[in-house]
Amino acid sequence: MTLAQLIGYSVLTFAAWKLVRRHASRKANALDVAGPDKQHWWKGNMEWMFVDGFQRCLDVAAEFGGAVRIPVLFGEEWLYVSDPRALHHILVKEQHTFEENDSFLSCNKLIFGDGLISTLGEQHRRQRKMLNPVFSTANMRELLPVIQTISHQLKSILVSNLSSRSEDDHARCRESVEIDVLPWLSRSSLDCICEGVLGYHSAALETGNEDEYTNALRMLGPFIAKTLIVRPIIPIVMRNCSLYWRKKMLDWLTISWLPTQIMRNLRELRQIVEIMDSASRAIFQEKKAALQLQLPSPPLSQAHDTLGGTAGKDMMSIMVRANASSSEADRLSDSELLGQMNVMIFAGLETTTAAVARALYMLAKHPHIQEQLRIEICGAMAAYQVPDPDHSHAKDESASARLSYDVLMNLPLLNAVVRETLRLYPSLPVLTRRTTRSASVPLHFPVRSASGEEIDVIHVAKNQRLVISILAANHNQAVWGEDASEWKPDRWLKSSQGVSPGDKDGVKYPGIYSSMMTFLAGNRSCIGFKFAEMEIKDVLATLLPAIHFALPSEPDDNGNVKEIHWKMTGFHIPVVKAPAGDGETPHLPLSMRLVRE
Ligand code: HEM
Repeated sequence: MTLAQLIGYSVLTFAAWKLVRRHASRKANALDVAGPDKQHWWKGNMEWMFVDGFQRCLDVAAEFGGAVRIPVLFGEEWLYVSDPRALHHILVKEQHTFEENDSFLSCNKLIFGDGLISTLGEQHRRQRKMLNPVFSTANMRELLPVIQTISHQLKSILVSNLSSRSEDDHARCRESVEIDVLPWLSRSSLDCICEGVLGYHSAALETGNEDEYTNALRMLGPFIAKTLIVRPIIPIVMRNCSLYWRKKMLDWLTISWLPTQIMRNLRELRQIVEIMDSASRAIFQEKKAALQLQLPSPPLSQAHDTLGGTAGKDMMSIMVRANASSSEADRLSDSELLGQMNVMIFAGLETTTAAVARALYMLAKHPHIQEQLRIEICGAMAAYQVPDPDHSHAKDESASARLSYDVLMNLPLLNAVVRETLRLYPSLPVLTRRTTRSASVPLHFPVRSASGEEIDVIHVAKNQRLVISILAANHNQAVWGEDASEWKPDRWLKSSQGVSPGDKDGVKYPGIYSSMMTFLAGNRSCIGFKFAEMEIKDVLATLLPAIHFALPSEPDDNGNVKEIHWKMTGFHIPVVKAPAGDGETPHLPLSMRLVRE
């Protein structure tokens, strides 16, 4: 036998042995809980549920309950969870037993460095301790004027788009114009997060364009999604190869003459990460230098000074200052602070864009509620409008029409519309976790075992994958009522009459935001939820008094009316259905006209 044959046989024997072991371990650790039949012999139900599977994700939970066995790739099974007690156990009580996956953490570390979404255990706890106060209500109050300036710019752009197409004022009020709002909402979110979180004046709305850095930030999410296929090998490489070999492998993988699409995507992602990294470093150095010079925080009115767009009131500046004055034991390293910058942008950009887009779409679909909301906002503007003495944030004629933080955050119908939209259409519908040891998951609502018995606890082996279904939890009829899947903002208005939505005889979800799971629960819940809520509310409060939104109704040149479909591909993305659209490209065409005085 030649050496080559010997190596070949050894490799085959090893692979066969691994397969047999894997099969035996899967059998021994099979999930004893009911679930849907397998849809494909090797893909299982992966595509069936998680590629544009909004309705399936709900149907499966409605049919099998709050814990369901889902067959996925190559015979693996995942536990799909939406039961309230199970989610409390997984996310709050036993969080260290149910952690983020290796591949998620390793990829995040490569892309973002040592930010919150790349760390575990004590390091993650230390980072949260430092960062939680940065997102306090007091800091949000300080930031609102920055967000308001951006919302006003967005409004001015949309209004001028409407005006430029009509001859006179009278016609302007009558005529509806169809505009794809998605690119504008995306730029507005980008500006909000760059200015509010980084103190970086991105000016994506102002210029209608993006510089290299902001373009990289916007493209990051889509390119991460396009390269998900290489994710499973990253932890193996990170564990087994030195930094030198990791770099070498990356150089080989992204070599310019490799022609496949996945290689092109990897090359693009590498470039995006390099641009993001060097720009973030420059911004970070500026903030540190400002701190060392002990520059006082000038008033917000002096925007866009040396400290960046928010005059040192941005989250990063606050973070750098808080870190410098904290004890040695709590202090974060420069690489940890830098990691947070990139993470915030990634975590806050597409999530908030999707939420604002969905809220506008729902209001377009429900003109009656849109009108009631407009009346509420205009009434508050008339009663509580805060003067903007120096008009420093003014970029349009109505820049002084601003509400204070407390008024904006407490408008009942605005609150109800935002909550109901975030509940029904969570920007991140499903997340995954993995067990670090064998464990039990208790249930509030019993389910059926694989053999049909009623069970209220499920045993899971070490390394079991779980899917946290935020979507199914937020639609659970046993908790939210029979109309759980209907968009009814007024369910939130009843809370003033002692009815708490999402609390059925004391059974509720552990979510940090009105007991819905949209921003998750526990130590890894969304740190930026107050920022997101403020931004969504401010955009709506600024646009609605000026612009009326409706669904497209005019046929195009081929006689087709645009019908919008929300595709669930990790995020919810609006696309235009065929034949009027391609069903793929993100678009949100809405018919708009100026509000009649
Ligand atoms: C509607 C908007 C948003 C939604 C629905 C949302 C939702 C979520 C969810 C579900 C998680 C948990 C992810 C996981 O465990 O894998 C999360 C984490 C996170 N979010 Fe948000 N988010 C939003 C906006 C924002 C904004 C505006 C920021 C920053 C300014 C932000 C920063 C973060 C960070 C840093 C984490 C990681 C927290 C940790 O691991 O400790 N998010 N978000």
